[in-house]
Amino acid sequence: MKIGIIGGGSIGLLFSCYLSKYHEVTVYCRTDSQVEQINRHGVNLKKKNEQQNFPIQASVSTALEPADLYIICVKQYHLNNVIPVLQQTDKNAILLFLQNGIGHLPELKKLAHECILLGVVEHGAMKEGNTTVRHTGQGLTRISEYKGIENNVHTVREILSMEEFPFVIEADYMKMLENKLLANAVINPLTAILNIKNGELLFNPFFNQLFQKFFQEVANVLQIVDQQSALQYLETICKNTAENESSMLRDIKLNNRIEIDGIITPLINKAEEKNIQIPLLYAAYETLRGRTGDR
Ligand SMILES: NC(=O)C1=CN([C@@H]2O[C@H](COP(=O)(O)OP(=O)(O)OC[C@H]3O[C@@H](n4cnc5c(N)ncnc54)[C@H](OP(=O)(O)O)[C@@H]3O)[C@@H](O)[C@H]2O)C=CC1
Ligand SMILES: CC(C)(CO)C(=O)C(=O)O
Repeated sequence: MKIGIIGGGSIGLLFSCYLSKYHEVTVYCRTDSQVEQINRHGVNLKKKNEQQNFPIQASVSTALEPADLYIICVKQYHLNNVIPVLQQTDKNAILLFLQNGIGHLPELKKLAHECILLGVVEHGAMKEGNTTVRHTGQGLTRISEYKGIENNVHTVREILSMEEFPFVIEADYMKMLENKLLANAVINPLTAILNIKNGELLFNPFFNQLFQKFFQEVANVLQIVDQQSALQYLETICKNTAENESSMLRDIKLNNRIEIDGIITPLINKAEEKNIQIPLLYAAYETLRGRTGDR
């Protein structure tokens, strides 16, 4: 399959390496310097103590070569620059969006493509320079059909999935996104504000109280019916990633823009629509905005 990967960040480089084992992959980057470095040195994939080099082709994202599938691996707030370029591509090409949160959904209406898929990434990845990515957590990628011809999602899964990099299908894209959103909306802002690793939300009794109250608000907004299972699911994530820093805490430390508008803003909008009280979510939003401004 001919695959275009948009974004040479942590997820874009991770997907480029694994998928280039069986497919013709081009990674589309924002800068000429990253394109030049990847074309010259390939991409290094680090996992535990192993390292493998993949000779991947790179190009700038201002014009995309024809492909069967484009996987969009930029952050939600980068999409305003990427959508116009995607609009120029063949409408028969399949698009797969991998952003966290639900802030990207309104953007999809601007695309006339016949098949649009959404994905949730449960791997951990960290870019270590323009040509190196570390696979920090082995997981899987869930994909679901947002718009399209029946069975396209099955075909994509069959073609992409491999033992060491699995893809699974979810029937309901909104449920899939909301499950991940629940985790990101509770764990990310709390760990970012408190400056703690994910595990502290369980192990510190005071932070755990806050975690439970925060969970309650977010679960109410998302109208989660089985809240006990949902809370257990979040506790399992905190346990499994106890030693990790959430992506929001990492972004704050690196002075990067945070994904607040894809994760917290849509929940605030939903709560206001439904008249649900969310004092903790407002406090988190204002604290994070106050700390990071518009970046
Ligand atoms: N990293 C992880 O472990 C996980 C990430 N995710 C989600 O995946 C998405 C991507 O995250 P991640 O890879 O970590 O983010 P990164 O910040 O590492 O990567 C984003 C990349 O997009 C590039 N980019 C921005 N604008 C453009 C453009 N116009 N054309 C081409 N490339 C562009 C950036 O380039 P430049 O650096 O030059 O600005 C950067 O390399 C996010 O929504 C995140 O929440 C989900 C699960 C896990
Ligand atoms: C699940 C979680 C919260 C793990 O850190 C994550 O996806 C993130 O940090 O963005």
